[in-house]
Amino acid sequence: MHIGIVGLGKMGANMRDRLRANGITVTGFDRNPVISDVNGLAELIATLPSPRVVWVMVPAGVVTDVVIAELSTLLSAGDLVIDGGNSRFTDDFAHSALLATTGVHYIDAGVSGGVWGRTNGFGLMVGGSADQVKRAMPVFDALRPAGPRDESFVHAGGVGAGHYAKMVHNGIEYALMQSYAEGYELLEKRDDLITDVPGVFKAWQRGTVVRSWLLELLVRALDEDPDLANIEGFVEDSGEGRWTIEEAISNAVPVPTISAAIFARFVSRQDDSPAMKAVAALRNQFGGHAVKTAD
Ligand SMILES: O=C(CO)[C@H](O)[C@H](O)COP(=O)(O)O
Repeated sequence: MHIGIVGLGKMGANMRDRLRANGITVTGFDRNPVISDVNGLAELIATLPSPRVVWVMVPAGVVTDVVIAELSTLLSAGDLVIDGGNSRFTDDFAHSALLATTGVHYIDAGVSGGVWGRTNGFGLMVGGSADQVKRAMPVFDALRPAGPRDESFVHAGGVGAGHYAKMVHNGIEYALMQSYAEGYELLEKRDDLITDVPGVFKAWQRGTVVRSWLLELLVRALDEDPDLANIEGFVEDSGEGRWTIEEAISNAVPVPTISAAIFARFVSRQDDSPAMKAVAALRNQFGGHAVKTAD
């Protein structure tokens, strides 16, 4: 099988390597000519055998919109586009509808595994029609870890279901990370009592109820920098957590833990919270409680 990949960033380049290592021929296109196999999207499409399969691995939102729009002018009836980026599931409906106008098929694929996926394999959750998912199965099998398919791959439903599942996956990811992080702060706070914080996390890796890959990654981070002295407490987000909460609100599903995790990220970006200034001012107004004044 020979497929095209559009976007050879951290994820796309690793996927190209893993696919090639597992017997799939891959031609990759990236705007960066140093890493691209071809000079443009049109050349990529011309290189692929018909009916073509093109895996899109570019940032969600406008960049994906532009790539899908361009592909819709270059591809023909019977070709297949797989969006493996972290697109919002609602974008899948528009992308599949646009491609369908020229008879091009569409699958959305949530991909998990990060930069480790090249060697460990990627977890996959896909949405689309059964016949197109079957057609792309050699690609999915090459990307996922060895072992039972249903432990690393799911055909979650129709178009949008793959990215919906990935959105929920990332919401869970936010909450798990936040939970380990709060435990880290509690342990670290009592340095009069706990003398080996990295050692506590290390010892939780085998046999405990809270063992996990995220915990192992925290152990790795603490091995590299035991006090996290070289990292600022500032955390970005790329959208999946916000969409999770928006979806929860739309469906009246309570997600207090995931919500707290994303709001903790927002707090991390503030030097001096206007809201907490207001709370301090109010305590001062009604109770005469002291406020800490700006220098
Ligand atoms: O999908 C991922 C992991 O599963 C990506 O690493 C994603 O960027 C994580 O989300 P955020 O950037 O919002 O923390």
